[in-house]
Amino acid sequence: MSEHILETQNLTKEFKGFVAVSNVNLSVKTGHIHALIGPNGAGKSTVFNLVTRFLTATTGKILFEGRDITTTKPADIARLGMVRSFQISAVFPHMSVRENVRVALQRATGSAYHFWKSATSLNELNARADDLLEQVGLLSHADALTVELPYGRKRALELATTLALDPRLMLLDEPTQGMGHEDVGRITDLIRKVSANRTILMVEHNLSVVSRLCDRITVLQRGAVLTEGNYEQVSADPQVRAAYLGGSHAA
Ligand SMILES: Nc1ncnc2c1ncn2[C@@H]1O[C@H](COP(=O)(O)OP(=O)(O)OP(=O)(O)O)[C@@H](O)[C@H]1O
Repeated sequence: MSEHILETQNLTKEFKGFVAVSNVNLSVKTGHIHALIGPNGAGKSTVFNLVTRFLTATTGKILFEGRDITTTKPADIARLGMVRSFQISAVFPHMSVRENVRVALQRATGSAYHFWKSATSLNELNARADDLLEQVGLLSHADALTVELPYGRKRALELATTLALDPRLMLLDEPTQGMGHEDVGRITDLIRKVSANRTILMVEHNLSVVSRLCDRITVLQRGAVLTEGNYEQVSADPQVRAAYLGGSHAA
């Protein structure tokens, strides 16, 4: 097993001459929950889009478990074990909660539809779906229509559909965005729970969530790494305080 599941080397992205991400060297340690933070416009989303290959780097390299994925297609990256949740893994509103997880599981196996037609495999699929729903606390909502779920529960379902792909590295894009206090607490606990035996890289504005969950934090500012460390270290760093006070975001 690689010590670092994900590494970027001098990752740079320019948009028509504007450098949004500049020479970012990121090392995400296997088994860690790692956060990318920084004021608005710091380049967090761009880094996320680069490593999941929704954007192509202008220069630099991306390594997943030591393997160069700089030019690998997003779907192939998911197949390798790096899966992005939330903003991408949309759920189908008019399917039941269980059906959504089943679809994700079917997608994960990549099997033809016919494979699932046998009674044994269908039962197995249902059992696995229910197991995932149990993990995210949604088993009692399995038959509900997804559109009827409250917001926080929908996000929990998205987490279940991501877990269906059994990623070794899970990327969470602002998992608590738009949530009330109670849901933030619930999803934070959930992330901790599902982080067992996997690595998580998350962009998160809520610093109390970051402080509760993350082993390591990379702070970005104006497209570059400002500093890195654990929560205590980065929160005590005067440069970080200045970046947040100077930025438009007061997270
Ligand atoms: N497609 C694009 N074309 C041009 N500029 C872009 C593009 N995407 C991002 N940028 C610019 O790159 C910089 C970094 O943006 P990015 O969205 O990565 O920051 P962020 O840290 O995720 O910000 P936020 O916290 O507001 O989501 C910003 O100045 C943004 O305007």
